[in-house]
Amino acid sequence: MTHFTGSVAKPCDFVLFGTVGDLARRKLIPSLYQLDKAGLLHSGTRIFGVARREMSQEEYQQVIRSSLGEFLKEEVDKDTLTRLLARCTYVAMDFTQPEGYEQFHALRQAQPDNVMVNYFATPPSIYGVICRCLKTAGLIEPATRVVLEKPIGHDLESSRVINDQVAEFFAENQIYRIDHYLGKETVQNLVALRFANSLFASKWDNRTIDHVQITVAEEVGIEGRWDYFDKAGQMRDMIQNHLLQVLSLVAMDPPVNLDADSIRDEKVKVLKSLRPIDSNNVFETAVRGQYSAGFLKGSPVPGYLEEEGANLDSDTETFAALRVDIDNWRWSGVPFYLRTGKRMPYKCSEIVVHFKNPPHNLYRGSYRQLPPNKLTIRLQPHEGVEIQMMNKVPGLDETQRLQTTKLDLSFSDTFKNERVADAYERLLLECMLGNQSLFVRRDEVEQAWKWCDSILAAWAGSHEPPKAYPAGTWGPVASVALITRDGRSWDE
Ligand SMILES: NC(=O)C1=CN([C@@H]2O[C@H](COP(=O)(O)OP(=O)(O)OC[C@H]3O[C@@H](n4cnc5c(N)ncnc54)[C@H](OP(=O)(O)O)[C@@H]3O)[C@@H](O)[C@H]2O)C=CC1
Ligand SMILES: O=C1O[C@H](COP(=O)(O)O)[C@@H](O)[C@H](O)[C@H]1O
Repeated sequence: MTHFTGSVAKPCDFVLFGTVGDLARRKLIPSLYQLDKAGLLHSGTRIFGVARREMSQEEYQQVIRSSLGEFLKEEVDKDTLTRLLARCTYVAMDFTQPEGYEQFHALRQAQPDNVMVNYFATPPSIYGVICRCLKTAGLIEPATRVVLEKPIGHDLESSRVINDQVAEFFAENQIYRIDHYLGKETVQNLVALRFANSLFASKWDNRTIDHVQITVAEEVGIEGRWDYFDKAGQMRDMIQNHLLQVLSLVAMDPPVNLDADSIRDEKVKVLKSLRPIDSNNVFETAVRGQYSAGFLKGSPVPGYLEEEGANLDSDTETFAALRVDIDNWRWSGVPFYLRTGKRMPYKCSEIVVHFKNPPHNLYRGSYRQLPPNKLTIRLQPHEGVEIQMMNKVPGLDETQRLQTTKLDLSFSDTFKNERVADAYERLLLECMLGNQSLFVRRDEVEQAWKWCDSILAAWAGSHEPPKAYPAGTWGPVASVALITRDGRSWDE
């Protein structure tokens, strides 16, 4: 067993709805394995894998083995696997039919005090019916939890419908809405970086910061997910959730403590302060793009409209860049530039905080303008924190020569003996522990939809198709214009 320093949750009955689906096989089963390996699952915790198809227990065990074989990034430890398999039971049922849920009464009788954590790795359209069936079967107690995968709806109205359906049976403190970016180590470190270092705490506003850039570049295309992605687009798939969550953590005021609601209260205030983008300002503040055929790392890749299952008329965006203004005291006059896209040159998620120049330039003989200090928070890959600063080059020269240098804190070098857990490991552990701080509250989801809906409506109303960019590039030229118009440029 590897060492652990975390808390072990009380015994749970973890019910994995959609246990043979892509998400379960790719992420959830490997994460449960890692938690078991780290000794973070209580010996009394049981896992019930649920899906529609008929399967024997042996066949289900084979699903678990093959998921680990395919998606675990290390060799499978035999003892952990034996322990994990012993916890797992497969239950076949149609989630939409109440009868199937009766099976849980007998299953739960053996350990009736286990907290039931229901993870919905299913289409969101059936979240409501699953909740209703759980209720009808008498399976909801005050401690019972539900974990909802994204996307919660495709706009404000549909997200309200889903949230209402779930709220009919579960109180907000029983609902855990996943945004896997919140489970990433580096995203959690943002809070530590900001609030455990006075160096940054006192410099985090419009007096010192010029602007902030948040880039989430993906190398992947849509990976056979045309049906899902074409209805979503990059705005719904990435900005409405991951990028706005990251932005909220960068921009929020200090929470009174680290409790779930204290943090979420501050995040939602940021979302409420976002200046609306609508038909009046969409052309200056938002650019959408769609990849055409191009090259990635030297190999040809198809365009979005040539992907498997593509509809040739699609004007779904695979890239979006936005200038976001936060209309509050702290951030007035500090734009946040967001950009995210599929089929960009390489995978890279980072936040770059650009500081203002000193009020007076003593080095104007050499520098008409001093290069700015920059704080780069590398979310993935090569996780770490970097500060760009000016230094004097050693030497006896008559005029002082300066050079931009970097203080680079690489997590892999600094925390050599620590394994970086996958985001889902952290999130599964937290929902078993009953800690909601890394989950998204209803008002956050809805506020984010409200803001995104306005942009989507403005794009739809403009009747302008997304701008093409060749796969393997940083997006359409218009996204460069978006920032150069303000006298700034994207960090490459
Ligand atoms: N895949 C991913 O990487 C990500 C997925 N998500 C979200 O996670 C959720 C699941 O996605 P994904 O795993 O890709 O989906 P899949 O379609 O691959 O899997 C869905 C699962 O749900 C089961 N299922 C669906 N309807 C029923 C039903 N009526 N009764 C019983 N079982 C049912 C299926 O079982 P069976 O095959 O037996 O019918 C299957 O196990 C979605 O909300 C998605 O948006 C979010 C982020 C990433
Ligand atoms: O939720 C999603 O996230 C992934 C990107 O996640 P990452 O952890 O690899 O950065 C994205 O590819 C997918 O389209 C989206 O649904």
